[in-house]
Amino acid sequence: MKNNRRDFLKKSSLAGLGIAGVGVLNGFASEPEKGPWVSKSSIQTFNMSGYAAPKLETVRVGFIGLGQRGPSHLNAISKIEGTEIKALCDLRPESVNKAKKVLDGTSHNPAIYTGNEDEWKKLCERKDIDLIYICTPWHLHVPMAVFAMEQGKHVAIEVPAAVSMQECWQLVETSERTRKHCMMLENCCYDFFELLTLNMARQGYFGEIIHTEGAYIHNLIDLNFSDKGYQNMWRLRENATREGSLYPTHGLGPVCQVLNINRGDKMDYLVSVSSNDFMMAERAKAEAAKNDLYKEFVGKDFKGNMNTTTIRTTHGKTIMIQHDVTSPRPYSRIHLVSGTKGTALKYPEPRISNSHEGWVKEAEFKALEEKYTPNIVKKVGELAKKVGGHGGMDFLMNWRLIDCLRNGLPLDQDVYDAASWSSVWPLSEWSVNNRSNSVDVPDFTRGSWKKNQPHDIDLKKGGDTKVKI
Ligand SMILES: NC(=O)c1ccc[n+]([C@@H]2O[C@H](COP(=O)([O-])OP(=O)(O)OC[C@H]3O[C@@H](n4cnc5c(N)ncnc54)[C@H](O)[C@@H]3O)[C@@H](O)[C@H]2O)c1
Repeated sequence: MKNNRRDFLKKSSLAGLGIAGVGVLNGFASEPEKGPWVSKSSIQTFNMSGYAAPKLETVRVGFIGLGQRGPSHLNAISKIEGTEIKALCDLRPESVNKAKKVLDGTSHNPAIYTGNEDEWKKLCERKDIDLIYICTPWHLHVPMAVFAMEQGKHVAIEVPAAVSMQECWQLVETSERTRKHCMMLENCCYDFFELLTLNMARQGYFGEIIHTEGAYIHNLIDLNFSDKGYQNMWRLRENATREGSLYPTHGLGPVCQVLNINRGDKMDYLVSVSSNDFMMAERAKAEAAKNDLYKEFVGKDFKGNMNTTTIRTTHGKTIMIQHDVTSPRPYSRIHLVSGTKGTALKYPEPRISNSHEGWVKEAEFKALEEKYTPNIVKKVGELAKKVGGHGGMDFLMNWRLIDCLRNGLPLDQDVYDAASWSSVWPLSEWSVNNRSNSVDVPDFTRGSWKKNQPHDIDLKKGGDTKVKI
């Protein structure tokens, strides 16, 4: 069986992994048994999990990409004490100038970089910046993050961090070599029910976790087809050309934390299946009939509307992740945690159960909330709700990032999380393109997952960073 699989992997196209032709050429050794996308080095040079960079009394921050997403992080950081916003960059002058206005009346007076597509490099080269937020289209995340880390900056990258297996490894290898933090901004890990269920899982409420589910089911078809939404319609272009679970990390991040992925367990292999596209190609034709701008999308081989990916972990747990950004369905990230003693399910509304008889009633739910709310929420939850940003989770994440840097603490999400969670996109793409055959998820930690420790949600250290609102 193993030999068949090895032959199969040798014969199969690797184009979907974004590493066509780079197997040996770019130093990514071809080891068919593990998959040809292992790192050139099977030994970790430096472990970034649990790594604490030197404390920064004041965190000096730069931002690249100030479209729909960047300004929300900018607003959050401007309210956290012990930060200085030094520079803002966006290709489009109107975006960067509008974002700067958010800072009127604050102590922050950042320099502006705009007008051409390489200006961001000047921001990265500044000597007075510690941390760079990268909130640009997906294909720019890794080039920008790698360059920034090479310039000695910590990076916080929007989701997904990388678009190919090669890029995932680039992040890992650069972060280890430069010893700069590379955090993916997976904000859903900081949503209130996700944090509650993470704490319950850690305290054993669910018993042994057997199975989890997550998703990104969000009807973005109008936004994707709007010429006023994503800059130059970059996201529609991704949907028109790429297959698989294009945006896996909102559903995956929280359940990976519940399962201690990269910290006691790891993803072993996955299989993935996609439906056909029944909506986007039609919509492209209809839009092109009214507006020439959409002509480039006519005749494109739009990929499936619904993707379902199933992952098995090394310790025999399963994860199901779905992606659908076109169907007229209510928003859902599912967030199911199913164990030997209990279950939690977030959508359509948060529920908990500890028997087959049904979900616990409101009073018991409240009592569980009271008992299991982690300290990070007790401390900053109410403030986070006031500042806002997806109901407060964005602020919790940004506050925690700054607090860790100011106190010289390891970050909650490290480069191995960024790489492994993002890798589910190119790996699922490969599986879909190969009749749902299984594909190994590489061990980005190269063995250190066995001893890496879960991150701290109880603020055992730190927690003293103040907020001004
Ligand atoms: N975590 C979340 O909840 C969440 C929500 C929305 C978006 N996102 C992520 O945020 C990122 C940005 O998404 P968005 O919705 O803001 O997209 P957007 O198109 O609105 O913004 C991207 C910005 O990047 C700028 N840009 C493009 N090329 C550039 C270059 N060379 N130099 C400098 N700036 C450049 C564009 O001008 C634009 O303003 C994506 O990765 C997306 O997945 C995450």
